[in-house]
Formats: sequence, structure tokens, C-alpha cells
Amino acid sequence: MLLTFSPQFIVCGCINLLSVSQIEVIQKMPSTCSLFRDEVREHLLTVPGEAEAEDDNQIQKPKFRVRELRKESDDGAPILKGVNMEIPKGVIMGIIGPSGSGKSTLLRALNRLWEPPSGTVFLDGRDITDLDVLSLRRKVGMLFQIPALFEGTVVDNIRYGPQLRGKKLTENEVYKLLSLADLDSSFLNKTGGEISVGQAQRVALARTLANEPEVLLLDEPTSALDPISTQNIEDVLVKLKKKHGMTIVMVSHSIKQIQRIADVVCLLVNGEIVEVLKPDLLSEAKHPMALRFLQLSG
Ligand SMILES: Nc1ncnc2c1ncn2[C@@H]1O[C@H](COP(=O)(O)OP(=O)(O)OP(=O)(O)O)[C@@H](O)[C@H]1O
Repeated sequence: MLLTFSPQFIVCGCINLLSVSQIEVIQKMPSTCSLFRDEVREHLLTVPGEAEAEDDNQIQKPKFRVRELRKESDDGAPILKGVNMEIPKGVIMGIIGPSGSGKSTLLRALNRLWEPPSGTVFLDGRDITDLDVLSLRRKVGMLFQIPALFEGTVVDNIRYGPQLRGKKLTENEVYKLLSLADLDSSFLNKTGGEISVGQAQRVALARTLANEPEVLLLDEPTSALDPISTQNIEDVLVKLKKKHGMTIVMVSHSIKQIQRIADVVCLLVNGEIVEVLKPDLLSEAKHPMALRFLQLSG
């Protein structure tokens, strides 16, 4: 059952707040990340100033850095073949690729649902294997394909995470979280059996947001939902990014969805990132497997 929580309200900067050293950080990103680097630069240039800029040094640093992340199955078959990537703060990154290419494994490494080797995944510059795993999962929350609500009401679900830390959310705080997930107060006392899957997914999102995560990991969060529920979730994700500077990493099989909401997309094929592109440039992917995947899913 889903028990991970994590959010955050990341603050984004404007170009006039960038120092020379920060610009150098972007320029020093590996050459394999050139499109990604451009994306970061563009993001920094265009993010609306709804949030306050935080510490100068924080602005340019990626939220996540992944270095040579490898995984093999028990019988030695490679699942991830030395993945390198950087996820900037306050962007929506889409991860797409054929079935079995390692997308979920990569996503799960980011909050240690799969334990990555030490020295491979860094959150705000810190090796995540050095962090307390529960604190990590509060900071880096996850939403799955099928929402699994706990027993009890919607309020009980939303209060669950903070309660583990000895904090009882007021009804008003619960209501605000529901609103953030685009649900109204009529849902407060409903149980999982009384709401649709799409509504349950939004409750699961509100429950995750109750822990004030800095990052949201989403594993095909709308694949079980109808188009209207899908749009509701997409709208909420875009709002979380724009208004709260949330960093969002989303695995999706829907290229159209990625094009609707992602700022940057990673194409994972056979355990390797073969392209990092802006979503509107997906048709320019060069890797043959990537092209085939894109043609078939188009
Ligand atoms: N714990 C494990 N032990 C052995 N093999 C595993 C394990 N976890 C994943 N795999 C294998 O690793 C490969 C990648 O799995 P993963 O679920 O990450 O792929 P995916 O790209 O998310 O696939 P899908 O799009 O179908 O969900 C698959 O071949 C899967 O069978």
C-alpha cells in the first residue's frame, strides 16, 4: 500500500538573481545534457516570479543528480545501464520509453523504493542513501497508477502523514489541501468506496501534499483515469509547478500528455537515457529505438 509522502515548495529564480558562478554551473553540465542545459537556462529565464528566490547558491543546483546508476536483475540481466541525469528544480520532467525499459525502476530509485547504490543519486547535492529514508520520502513523494486509500474517510487519509509526525491538521488545513488537489469540501467525510478512481487519485495527491514534499514522483498517475479526470490531475500538476515551484518527475506512456505538461522529456530505452528533449522536439529524436517507439505511440 502507498505510504510514501513527500513534497516541497521550491523557489524559483529570475535571471537578474543569477550570479556568474550559477551560470557557470549550467554551462558545466555534461555535454550529453546540452538540451537539458538549455532547458534549465530557459526555465530560469522564464519562470514567473510568483515565488521568492531562495538562497542564491540553490537556484542553479539540480534538485536531483543521478550518476552512473546501474541495476541488474537477479540473473544478471541489465535493467539500468549507468544512467546519468539531472533534474532541475521546479520543472516537470517526463520519462517515457518502451515497456520494460526501466522507467519505474529509475523513478523508484529517487525515493529509495528501490535502494540505489550509494554515490549514485543525490538530492540537493546529498547522497540519498545517507538520508533518513522516511524524511526522504516525505520530501520526495510518490503517486502510483492506482490510488490506494487507507481505511477511513478522506480527512483521515489526508491527516495520516502529518499525524505520524505528531501534527494534527485542522479541518481548514485539510480543506486547503483538498482544494489544491481540485476537490471541494463535500469530499471530506467520504470513504474510498464512495468516490471514483479519478477522485481517489486526487485524494491520494492531497495526502501526499500534506507532507509538504519538495518533489513529486508520478508513475503513470492517469493511466487508469478517464479523460476529464486526467485533465484535472494534469491541471493540478501544472499549478503545483507554477505556483509552488514543485519539481515533478512523471513516467507516462502518453506522449500527448508529456507534450501537454512537461518542460523536458527523457527517453529511456533498454535501461539507457537515449534522448533528453523538449517535448515539442520529440519528433527530432535520433535514436532508432526512440524513433520507433515514438512512431508506434504517436
Ligand atoms: N526486482 C526486480 N527483479 C528482477 N527484474 C526486475 C525487477 N524490477 C524490474 N525488473 C525488470 O526490469 C525491467 C524494467 O522494469 P521497469 O518496471 O522499471 O520498466 P518500465 O519501463 O517501467 O516498464 P513498464 O512501462 O512496462 O511499466 C523489466 O524487464 C522488469 O521485468
